[in-house]
Amino acid sequence: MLEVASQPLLLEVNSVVKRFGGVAAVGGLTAHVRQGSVHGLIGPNGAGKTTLINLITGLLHPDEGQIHFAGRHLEKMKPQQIAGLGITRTYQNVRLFSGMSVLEQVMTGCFLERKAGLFSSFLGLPSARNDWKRVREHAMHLLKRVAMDHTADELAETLSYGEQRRIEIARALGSNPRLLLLDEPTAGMNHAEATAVGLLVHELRDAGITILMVEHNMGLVTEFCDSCTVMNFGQLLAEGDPRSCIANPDVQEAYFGRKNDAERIKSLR
Ligand SMILES: Nc1ncnc2c1ncn2[C@@H]1O[C@H](COP(=O)(O)OP(=O)(O)OP(=O)(O)O)[C@@H](O)[C@H]1O
Repeated sequence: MLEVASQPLLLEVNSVVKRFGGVAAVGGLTAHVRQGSVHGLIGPNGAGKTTLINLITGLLHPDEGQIHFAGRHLEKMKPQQIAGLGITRTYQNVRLFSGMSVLEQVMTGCFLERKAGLFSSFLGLPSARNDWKRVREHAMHLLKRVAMDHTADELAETLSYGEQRRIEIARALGSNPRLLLLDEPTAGMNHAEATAVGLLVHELRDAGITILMVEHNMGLVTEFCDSCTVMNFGQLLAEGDPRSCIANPDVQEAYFGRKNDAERIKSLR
C-alpha cells in the first residue's frame, strides 16, 4: 500500500456548496486527494458523489467554495480548460459513440496528439496524414494498456459492459491526464471483471496518474484505494485510510442504518 500521507496534495476541495433548488447536493464539503494515490469517493446513493465529479470537471460550477488543482483555481473554468490542465473522466453510464469502432472511440480522446489544422486536414496534406497516423498509433498503444487491443476493429456496442468501460478508460487516457476521475468504473461487472479494473487502476497509478474513483463495492475500496473520502447528504462523513473510514460508526450507520433499526425492522416482520 502506498504511503499517501507524505505525498503533496494534487486536488483540494474547500467548503464547496452546490444547490439544486432546495437540495444542497454538495453542502460545504472539504476533501483532499494526494498526488500518486488511488482515492476512493464513497457514500450512499444520493450522497453527492457525481455532483462533486461534475464540479471538479467544470460541468457544474460551485455556488460557494474553491476547488484547487495543482495550485490552480478550477471553480470558474470551462470543461475544456480543465481537461487542458490534465483532468479527464469517465461517466457512471457508459458513453461511447454508436457506429464507431473501438479504435476510433479511443482516437476521439487523443485530441492533444493532433497538430495539423483544419485546412491541411481538409486538403489531405501530408501533415494531416502524419497526424492521423500518430493519433492512431497512440490510440492503439492505449488499447494495449487496457488489454483491449484485440477488439480494435470491432464496434464498441457489440462488446460486454466491462469491456466498454475499459475502452472508456482508454479514451480518457488519450489526453495524458494527471488526474483521472472514474465514476463507478466497476458498475455492472462481476467479481473477476471488477478485480481486473482494480489492477488496471494500480498500473495507471504506478505510471504516475492520480485516480479519484467513485466506488460502491467496499471490498474493492479496501483492496485498491490508498485513501478515501466518505460523503453523506453532500457532507464529509470521514476521510483517510479506507479500512478506518469503513469501520467508522457514522459510516456504518449511513450505509446500514442504526443497529436498533435492524432490530426494529426484524420485529415488524
Ligand atoms: N442536475 C440535477 N438537478 C437536480 N438535482 C440533482 C441534480 N443532480 C443531482 N441532484 C440531486 O443531488 C443529490 C446528489 O446526487 P448525486 O447524483 O450527486 O449523488 P450520488 O452520490 O452520485 O448518487 P449515486 O450513488 O446514486 O449515483 C441527489 O439528491 C440528487 O437528486
